[in-house]
Amino acid sequence: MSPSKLDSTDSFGHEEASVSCSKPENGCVDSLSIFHSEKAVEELLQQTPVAGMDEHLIEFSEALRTVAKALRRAAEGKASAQAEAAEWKWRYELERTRNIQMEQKGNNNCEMLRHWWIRSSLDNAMDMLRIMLPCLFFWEVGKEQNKRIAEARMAEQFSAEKNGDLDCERVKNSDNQSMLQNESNEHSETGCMKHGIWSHEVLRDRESDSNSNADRNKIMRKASFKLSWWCNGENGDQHKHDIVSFERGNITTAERSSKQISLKWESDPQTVLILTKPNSVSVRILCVQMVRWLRERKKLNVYVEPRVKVELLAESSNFSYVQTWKDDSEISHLHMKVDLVITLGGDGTVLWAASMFKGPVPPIVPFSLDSEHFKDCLDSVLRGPISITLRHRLLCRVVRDAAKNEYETEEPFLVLNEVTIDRGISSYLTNLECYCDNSFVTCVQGDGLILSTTSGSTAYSLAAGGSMVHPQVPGILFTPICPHSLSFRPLILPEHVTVRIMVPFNSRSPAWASFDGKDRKLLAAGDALLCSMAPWPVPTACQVDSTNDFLRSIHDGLHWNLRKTQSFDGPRDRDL
Ligand SMILES: NC(=O)c1ccc[n+]([C@@H]2O[C@H](COP(=O)([O-])OP(=O)(O)OC[C@H]3O[C@@H](n4cnc5c(N)ncnc54)[C@H](O)[C@@H]3O)[C@@H](O)[C@H]2O)c1
Ligand SMILES: Nc1ncnc2c1ncn2[C@@H]1O[C@H](COP(=O)(O)OP(=O)(O)OP(=O)(O)O)[C@@H](O)[C@H]1O
Repeated sequence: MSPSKLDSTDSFGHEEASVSCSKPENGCVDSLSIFHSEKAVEELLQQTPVAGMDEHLIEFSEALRTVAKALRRAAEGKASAQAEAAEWKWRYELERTRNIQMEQKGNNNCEMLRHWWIRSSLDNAMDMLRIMLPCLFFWEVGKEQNKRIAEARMAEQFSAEKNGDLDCERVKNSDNQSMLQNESNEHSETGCMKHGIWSHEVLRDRESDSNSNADRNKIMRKASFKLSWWCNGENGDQHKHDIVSFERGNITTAERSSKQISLKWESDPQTVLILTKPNSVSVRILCVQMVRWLRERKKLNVYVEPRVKVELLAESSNFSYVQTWKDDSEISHLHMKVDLVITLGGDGTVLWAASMFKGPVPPIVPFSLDSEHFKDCLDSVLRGPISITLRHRLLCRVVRDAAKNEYETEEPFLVLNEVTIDRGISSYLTNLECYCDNSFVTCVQGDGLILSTTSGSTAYSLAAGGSMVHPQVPGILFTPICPHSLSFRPLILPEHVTVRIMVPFNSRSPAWASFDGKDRKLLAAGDALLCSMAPWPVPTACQVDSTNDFLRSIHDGLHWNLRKTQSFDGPRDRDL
């Protein structure tokens, strides 16, 4: 019953009049009035027994409503106090971590490397260091130079303003100067970081040094290539940095976000890794044809998974030249040997391929099964240049409640699609506290949350109501799964943030994290998942270019906005 209905019942006058006449104005109760009162009550009871009860019910329900309101306010207060407390706890932890970091300054990089890289072999870490150190050096030098240029420019502007004449030409000249200096910085980064993107080093196969086998004794060289940004449909050989101009307070940018990237081989690719979807006859047939062609016509080294090598040998003993690995630990060296990865299967096979590379990923050429023209296609890929999409991955780390700081994590996961934190087999709502950098975002109460890349935006996130995003838009999608709330819309966060998802201590059940739909990890109360953009994207070869491929995949793969075309006949505007 609505309050307005209760009010209208109240306004019925008859009963009120008969009750009020039983009370004389002076307050004395005589026998006549008692008689009248009794009579009135009798009449009241006989005539409208429910109306009297209604009054009490109304009073009672109003009292209940007041109590309910008070309870709700108390619950809301408690929830916001909990959120505030959680935020303070997080800040406190962050501060504590910073202090520990300050104390252990110098040890952290080693700590990180210990967790991430020196797992498989010292060799691997040395290779990484060899690549990283000069870049860090140039990065620091570049930063310092830019800072000095900016300071000089500010001082110049300040003195010009003070003199009352802002000399635009001079500012422009200093802009040009800084650009020139930036360019010369770039050119000085020989062999390491050209145009802001890594070019592959030519690497020696270390195994061949120790192996006496004649075949393996030869030096395997990785093909080197250069990446450049296409400019207005033309292949501009240089990537121009975005220029932000602050002249006269107007901010203008000459160029925005990433353009179509082109890969040009600087030396011929020599080694190809083929990964195939298991248990598919058509894939197996295509694999046999492709391996033969790559070896016999293109004279390439071919690697396959151990399972596939067994299948190939069952087909013919001629396939003994095909290489594989015995031990999974050898997979961590693959990126140093392989120039190109070919996947035979669907999206899941590309995810599988990406998951094999815990660091840098060689260019991937995905082949669906209807690829009759694989020879033409591979010919043009091997010749180059090819358009590629750099698909960003997320780096996910589980930090246990018992961990001393957030660098003390289990083995991190790299995901190409998404990390999902859900309720697993629990029938309770998941309760997840979400932070973006240091800011509290929200509490997810529902089936869970998806943190997706833009490549993954067309997968699980899409099914949960997230937007589809072009894979070259850098960002992290924050998509709830069945939130029990009317107002929880999905978000897209910028790519530079770290998202922290924590299972609160008062959660009724643990949560489960899964990575590209695999590797489930239990998150108990107090545990957290940290997620940020990984430094190693997955370069995938385009059939046409990033935009064309993206639009075709959502049209053909997902039937996006498929609707019967409206017929020509029928009413028109001019008839109105
Ligand atoms: N409700 C859902 O839509 C749902 C549920 C669970 C997992 N998934 C997705 O499945 C992925 C794992 O794929 P799998 O092949 O190993 O499992 P799978 O064999 O169960 O296939 C899942 C399907 O998702 C498609 N898919 C995967 N990545 C895609 C992408 N980026 N864009 C468009 N479609 C994509 C695949 O083509 C396949 O048809 C997970 O990363 C997750 O995104 C989706
Ligand atoms: N080389 C591999 N080894 C083990 N598992 C693999 C391999 N390649 C693919 N898979 C797994 O096989 C499953 C299916 O792969 P994929 O998505 O390629 O096939 P699909 O579902 O038939 O393709 P589509 O994307 O057209 O639906 C995925 O879960 C994937 O992880």
